[in-house]
Amino acid sequence: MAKVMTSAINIPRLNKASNDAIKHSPTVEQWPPPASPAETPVERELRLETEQEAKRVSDAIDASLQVDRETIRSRNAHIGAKILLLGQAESGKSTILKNFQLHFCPNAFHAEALIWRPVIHLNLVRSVNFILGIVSPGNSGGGGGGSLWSNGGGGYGPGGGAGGVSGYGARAMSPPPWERGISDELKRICISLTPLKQVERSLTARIVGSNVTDATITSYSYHPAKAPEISIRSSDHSHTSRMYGWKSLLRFRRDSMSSHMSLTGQRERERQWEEEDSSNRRIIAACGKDMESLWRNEEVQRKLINEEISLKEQPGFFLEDVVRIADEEYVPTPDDVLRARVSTIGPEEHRIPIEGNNIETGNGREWVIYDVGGQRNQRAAWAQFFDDVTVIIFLAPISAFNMALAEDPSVNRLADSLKIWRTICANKLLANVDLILLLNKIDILDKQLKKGVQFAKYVTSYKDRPNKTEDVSRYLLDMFHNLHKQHSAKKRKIHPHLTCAIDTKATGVVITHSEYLLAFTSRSL
Ligand SMILES: Nc1nc2c(ncn2[C@@H]2O[C@H](COP(=O)(O)OP(=O)(O)OP(=O)(O)O)[C@@H](O)[C@H]2O)c(=O)[nH]1
Ligand SMILES: [Mg+2]
Repeated sequence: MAKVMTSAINIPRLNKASNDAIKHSPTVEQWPPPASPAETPVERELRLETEQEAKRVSDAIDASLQVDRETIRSRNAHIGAKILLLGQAESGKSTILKNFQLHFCPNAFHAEALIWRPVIHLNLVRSVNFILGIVSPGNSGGGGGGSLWSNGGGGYGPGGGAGGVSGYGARAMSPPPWERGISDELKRICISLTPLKQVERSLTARIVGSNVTDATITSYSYHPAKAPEISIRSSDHSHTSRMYGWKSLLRFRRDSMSSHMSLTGQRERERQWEEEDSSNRRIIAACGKDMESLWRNEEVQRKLINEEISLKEQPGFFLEDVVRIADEEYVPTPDDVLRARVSTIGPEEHRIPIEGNNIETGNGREWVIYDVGGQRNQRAAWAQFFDDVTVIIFLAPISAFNMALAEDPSVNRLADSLKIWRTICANKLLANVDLILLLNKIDILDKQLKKGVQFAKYVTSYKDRPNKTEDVSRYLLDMFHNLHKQHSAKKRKIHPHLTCAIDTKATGVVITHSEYLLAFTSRSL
């Protein structure tokens, strides 16, 4: 008798315990039951009735198992089925990928948590160095060009251009913060946090690679009014790198960096990294209290409000948890990993094996997910996946209605998302592909609207409709729906969700939906 499998999708099935009970019942094991040698007519009739009933039950079980087998077969058909994540930069593609990894490979995800520590530390110290930059009055109003902390080409100050990792702190055009009109306490904090500039340089070299090119620097430049950006170049632009977990992502980078080195040289580099890592962690731990004091400082908060900088809503913001994260023995939680920000450069193929040791948990199966960079200069690489993909998960960060693209300040991010969506819908190669549409960052949209940011000011067609999350998201959903209807190469249903990709529970629905589509779409059968 076939085994009954568990399944994440909602299909009718027998539960394993009851099936095992049936399997081990004497009626089933000794079928048909032997006739008694001295059977009376009444006993015979009773036996026949029993046999008939048992056969009826057995047939029903077999029919049910047949349904299960079919379902399992169709589910297994997603081996080879591929998911492509699309959307502009910072839309949440890599975050959705992390959700898939956490869902299907929780053990590996937890085991690799430490890999994310330098990234989270870098996110943290960049936020701190950003604040140290804006505390300097020379930054106000006109950008970071003349700031102590700027790199001459823009800097961390609001209104300035893109800030690279190198150079800031090097050219003082104006006196440092502690020589200006700030309190003695803030001066003390600023001075005590100066070692974090070196930590940032060291972590960036470790994560981005010491062979940082101009192209890479551009890619981790960031919008001046936001927290800084970092990126990992996964491979040569023209190729897709294959990843089995994040560990391999970092290992790949290291390998490519050190391919020209001898084995001894690579070991020496590793040893240096480990030493630097310990030293960075010690410095971060020593600065923990002052980082917290900086963040809670009233002068700092006032300055941020005056400059209209909302750091809290920026990707990779960890200052609220600074005490926990600065601890020398800090191990990132899954939530931290989901909130960590690294921009993707170059397409990546991620194979996510489904953990488990027997067929019931899907041993041997894997998800193939393509994650791509969303910046404009990355989008040409998307098309190579179009003729080979089963499901596209398209992410539109709907909180970005009042933001411009980092790579082109003249383009509104919502308009950009709508434009990409229209192009994807209209693409003939994708006519048979299932589209899951995620209107993402609903949590930030909600906060913005509650803060009083008027949606209609940026999307004038919204007119005088209520400035509420529910109404705004419904309106946006209609916009995306209509574009699909007008431009889709073929009539099809789209599968929309309002999401907060850093909320693992809520994102579970999207994963189940993807499973369902991969199991039941005609393409994957
Ligand atoms: N608050 C909030 N943050 C989110 C949400 N989705 C993603 N983020 C954060 O936004 C940042 C950017 O997300 P990513 O997944 O790196 O964006 P991406 O689309 O992969 O960006 P590129 O790789 O540059 O194309 C990360 O720090 C995430 O933690 C969300 O729904 N709510
Ligand atoms: Mg990404």
